[in-house]
Amino acid sequence: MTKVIKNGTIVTADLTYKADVKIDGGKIVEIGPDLSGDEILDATGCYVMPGGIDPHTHLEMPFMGTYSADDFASGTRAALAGGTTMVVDFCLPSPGESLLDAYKVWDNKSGQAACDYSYHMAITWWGEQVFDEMKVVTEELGINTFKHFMAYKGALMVNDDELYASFKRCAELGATPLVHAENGDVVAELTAKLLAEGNTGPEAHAYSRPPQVEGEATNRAIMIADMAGAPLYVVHTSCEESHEAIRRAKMQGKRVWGEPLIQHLVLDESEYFNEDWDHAARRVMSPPFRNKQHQDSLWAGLASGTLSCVATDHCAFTTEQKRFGVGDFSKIPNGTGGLEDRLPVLWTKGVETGRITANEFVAVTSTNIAKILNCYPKKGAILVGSDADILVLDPEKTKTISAATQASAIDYNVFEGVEVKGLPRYVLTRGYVAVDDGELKAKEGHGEFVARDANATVNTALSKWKELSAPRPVERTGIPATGV
Ligand SMILES: NC(=O)NCCC(=O)O
Ligand SMILES: [Zn+2]
Ligand SMILES: [Zn+2]
Repeated sequence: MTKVIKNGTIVTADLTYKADVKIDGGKIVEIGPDLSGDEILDATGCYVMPGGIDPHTHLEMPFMGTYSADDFASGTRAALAGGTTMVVDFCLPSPGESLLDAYKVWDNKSGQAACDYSYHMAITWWGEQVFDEMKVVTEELGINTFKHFMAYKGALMVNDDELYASFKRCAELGATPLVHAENGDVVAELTAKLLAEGNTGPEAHAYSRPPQVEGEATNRAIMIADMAGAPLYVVHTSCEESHEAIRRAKMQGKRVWGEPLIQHLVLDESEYFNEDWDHAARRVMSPPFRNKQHQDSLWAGLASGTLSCVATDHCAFTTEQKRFGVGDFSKIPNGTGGLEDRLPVLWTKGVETGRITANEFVAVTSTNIAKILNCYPKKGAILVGSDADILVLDPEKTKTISAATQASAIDYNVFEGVEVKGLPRYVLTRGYVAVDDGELKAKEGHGEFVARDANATVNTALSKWKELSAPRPVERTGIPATGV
């Protein structure tokens, strides 16, 4: 049975034009005027764009003594409700655990997914086993991205020697390293000092992670990646210091991408000074929210192209879980939600205000991500042959964000009360209509794993250049005889 999205305006990362879109067997089969089909979805007054891809989620993640509250069922439901049709989650081996075992754990959980998904693999320790398994992960499991935590000392953090070894392995395999860039040693020192001085509330979480810890770690990771011959993707870029390091690297021709979160673009550090402990603790995440100047830097990065993607780092904990940290901010589970809200909030605060164009919106929420993660144009495109992962966005539709009506499993929403304009009329996941005239009809188990090959064009070009420019002995004639 074919479907046709009629009378809409197609918006891609580089074009805006009027055309209908015909779908068959989960794929886009035709784009053009006056198409007919078995089922018609009327997109009059709407924009027809690639469904959102969230490159950074933590569904049912074991973290800080608990599990994040949204699993693949509720998390992907929330994603679809907001126009996101693919999520990329992190397989997280405990230090010492096999990467392949971690993959199996994630594979068991993701069967509930209502939209398509893929994985990054985290490198939380280093050894011969990890070195060997990275090849299997890349060549047999369809995972071409490896995440490294430079923070969370004593838990997930890896040191510089481990980063360098892993980045070199990524370069050999044609894979891309990702970093959570914060100087975990300094964060640990600041945390201990703050607690000793009686700074125990959620605001001290922000004091313990100033922009310098992020800027330093971002720059360090960039330099290590450059020496290793690998590209680098910096997750949750939250401040000018980190953006500056990325910007500088890009201007030098280094293959580095930065990923601001919708939370950092819109919410600021004043949230942590709220007198209500729960309000502040619910917003504890790493890196923390920053001030207006940092937000302006991130918006400028999206407009200028020095920052590439907008994600959520969706890692949602209930108020009850957040209360593990009463009396000690360092025990508040780090993470916030945003899967359902990323696109409407970015459209409202970005496109409606003129900070970014509709095409840039598509680029940073979908197309750039698909290209960097090497699943374009299967994902991230409105092209014949692409998966029919489509958002039909009604720019006149409004709502006030509220936990009372959200799909996420948690009991609050960090965007509570924000008025958004620009909401899904339809959301299609491989042709299935998961949001139908605004009504959520997500189907648990519909989601499929998206395998992503290594050796994307950037990886191949970079290793070619590194090989050509590698240090070589100078061919000399007339070498003097060794002295006696
Ligand atoms: N970001 C955060 O606070 N929690 C999720 C884990 C991570 O990405 O660091
Ligand atoms: Zn992180
Ligand atoms: Zn994360």
